[in-house]
Amino acid sequence: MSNTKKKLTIIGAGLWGQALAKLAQYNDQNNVKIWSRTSSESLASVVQEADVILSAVSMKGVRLTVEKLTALTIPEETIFISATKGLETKTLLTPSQIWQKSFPSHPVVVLSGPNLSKEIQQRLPAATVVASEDVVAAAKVQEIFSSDIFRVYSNQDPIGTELGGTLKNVMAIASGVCDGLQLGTNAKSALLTRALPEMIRIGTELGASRETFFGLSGLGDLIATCYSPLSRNYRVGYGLSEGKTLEQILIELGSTAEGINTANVLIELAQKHRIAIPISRQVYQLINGETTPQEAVKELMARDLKAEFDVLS
Ligand SMILES: NC(=O)C1=CN([C@@H]2O[C@H](COP(=O)(O)OP(=O)(O)OC[C@H]3O[C@@H](n4cnc5c(N)ncnc54)[C@H](OP(=O)(O)O)[C@@H]3O)[C@@H](O)[C@H]2O)C=CC1
Ligand SMILES: O=C(CO)COP(=O)(O)O
Repeated sequence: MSNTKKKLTIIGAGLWGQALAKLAQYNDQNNVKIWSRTSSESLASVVQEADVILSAVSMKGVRLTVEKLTALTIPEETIFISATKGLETKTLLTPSQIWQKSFPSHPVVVLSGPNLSKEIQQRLPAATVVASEDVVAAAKVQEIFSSDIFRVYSNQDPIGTELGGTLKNVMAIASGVCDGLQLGTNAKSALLTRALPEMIRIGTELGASRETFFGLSGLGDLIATCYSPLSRNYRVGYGLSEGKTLEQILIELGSTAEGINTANVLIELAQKHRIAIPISRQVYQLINGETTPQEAVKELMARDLKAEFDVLS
């Protein structure tokens, strides 16, 4: 990359947008701007001249953000980065698919990995993945964020990278339930180990590469989120195991927990593609008041016996 500073604009000043801004600023080769809906500057003025535009808005804000930007003139060489972990209701699209469909001539890069924002804010070492079919764009983004506290890998499977981060949020809810009910280490290990093939079944059906799920954005993020009380999705599951209502939990959280919407969208997606999603289905039923944490565990334990590596279930 040239010696001139890269101009990066981050849209979304939530926990993740702020942490990413800090990482990009830590690498002093970048000029970083961060924009939120309450900013005094207009969106048009902050994206003007940006080399790279990163969206860190939650799933419910992606479509609106894309629409605002399509109304502006963004040069075709401007790179979009999507850092959202979610699925869109009704269209069942991933955030990067929304970006790419709306900006077909622009490079779109996914950034996803085991990156709990609080640890990033504390400048603890972490690693992530940037993924794009455009390898040159991915390499540019890799340079923008790489530093001695943040190691950035690249791959060419944006959908797999994105789905790892998205699907593990549902598993983190299940994991919070498992810990909250004090089911023990054997149960937790079984849950996480069975979670991965479930994620792979969904991912490969949607065009992702199986291998990607064994990397940082898949297994890596699954471990981080399912083991950390810093994860908001984990806290949702933990709260449900304590008998709290979802409403109560979300008020206490005061922040985004994408696994809830993702579980709702996944049910439709699994039905459409005929994919077995036993763990995600129990999470769906739990958050929609159709089962209890204890019943959900019973259901999972009572499933038909099968071969461990039966790819379909
Ligand atoms: N926090 C973390 O550790 C990580 C989070 N992520 C992902 O990043 C995304 C954002 O999470 P996070 O920052 O933590 O969430 P927060 O709850 O802290 O912030 C929510 C963000 O979403 C934006 N937003 C919410 N509703 C709308 C809307 N209707 N229109 C436009 N923008 C909206 C907000 O924009 P505004 O600033 O304008 O209010 C804000 O940037 C999620 O998909 C999450 O899964 C990924 C990796 C790590
Ligand atoms: O995606 C994350 C870490 O990689 C953040 O997880 P939560 O959204 O559950 O807090």
